[in-house]
Amino acid sequence: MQNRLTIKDIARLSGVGKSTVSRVLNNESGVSERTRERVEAVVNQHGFSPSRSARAMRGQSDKVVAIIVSRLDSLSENLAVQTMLPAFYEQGYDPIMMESQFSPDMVEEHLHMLRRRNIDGVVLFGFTGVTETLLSSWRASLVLLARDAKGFASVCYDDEGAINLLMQNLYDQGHRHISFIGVPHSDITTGKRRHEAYMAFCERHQLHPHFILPGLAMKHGYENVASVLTPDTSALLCATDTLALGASKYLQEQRIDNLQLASVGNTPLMKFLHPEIVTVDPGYAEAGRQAAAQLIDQVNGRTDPRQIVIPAHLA
Ligand SMILES: O=P(O)(O)OC[C@H]1O[C@H](O[C@H]2O[C@H](CO)[C@@H](O)[C@H](O)[C@H]2O)[C@H](O)[C@@H](O)[C@@H]1O
Repeated sequence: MQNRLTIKDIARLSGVGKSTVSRVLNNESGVSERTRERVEAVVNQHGFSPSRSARAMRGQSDKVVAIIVSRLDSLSENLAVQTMLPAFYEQGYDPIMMESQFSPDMVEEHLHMLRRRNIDGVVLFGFTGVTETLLSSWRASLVLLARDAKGFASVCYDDEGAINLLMQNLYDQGHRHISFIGVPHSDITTGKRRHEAYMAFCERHQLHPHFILPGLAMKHGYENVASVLTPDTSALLCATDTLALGASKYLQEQRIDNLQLASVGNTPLMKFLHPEIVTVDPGYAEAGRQAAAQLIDQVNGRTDPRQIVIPAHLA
């Protein structure tokens, strides 16, 4: 019976309209929980696989992957997605984009929906709270980006390496009073690892650390930079380009122009607005290429899950 039914049949069997079925299948809002359950029960009972059948009817590709970003407005994630998309297109995959907003519940919902739609594989930008248990049924067809998890394929950045490169560069320039703006330790990679690398460098070189860990947003850089500046501060290291953009706006407004800024990112926006800032490129573009290649190989049974770490380099 699989795929013989149409959306019209599902609507009739569920006692709802076609547009309601479509909303349920696309995981859209505006459907009551009871109705959603009724439609899903009929879909499951008949093994209905809408997206593949719909695509087949339109004569389109039957190879589909999903990319779940954490934020659609993330500069760094977009750089990875930009190299991922052509790699998927080249191999005949249609990528669909989704957003998690750092919510494990949303990831769970998305994966549930993707499973129902028989998606071939998923690239998931991981974060704190996305556990092996949550992902367990996707082991063979999922690549984590920016985070790793036991038994899963992953492409990660070298957070410690990126901070060491920047600190060493600043130190070699003669800076001995380097402040740091970062992200809370609940964020293991951008937060904890980058901050700990800053602290370890300070300890090795007997520098006095001055830091604050407000968060990822540009306004966090803007609003908090003043609190880490001392009369001696000569350089400011930001854990991300976005934080550095916020900090530099504040510094410009205050006409403070004797600080050397440094940040992790090397995003085109930063390079355009502030070519004078020292940046490290964590390898976002390369991560996107590697994640797509890994997923394609994996879903075609050509490789087991691999854990890849992209080396950082001074830009
Ligand atoms: O300001 P952005 O351009 O968005 O860059 C900030 C950092 O974003 C990424 O880290 C964050 O998202 C990861 C998922 O992609 C998540 O694992 C991590 O915990 C978040 O901090 C990126 O990985 C970092 O390199 C960027 O600095």
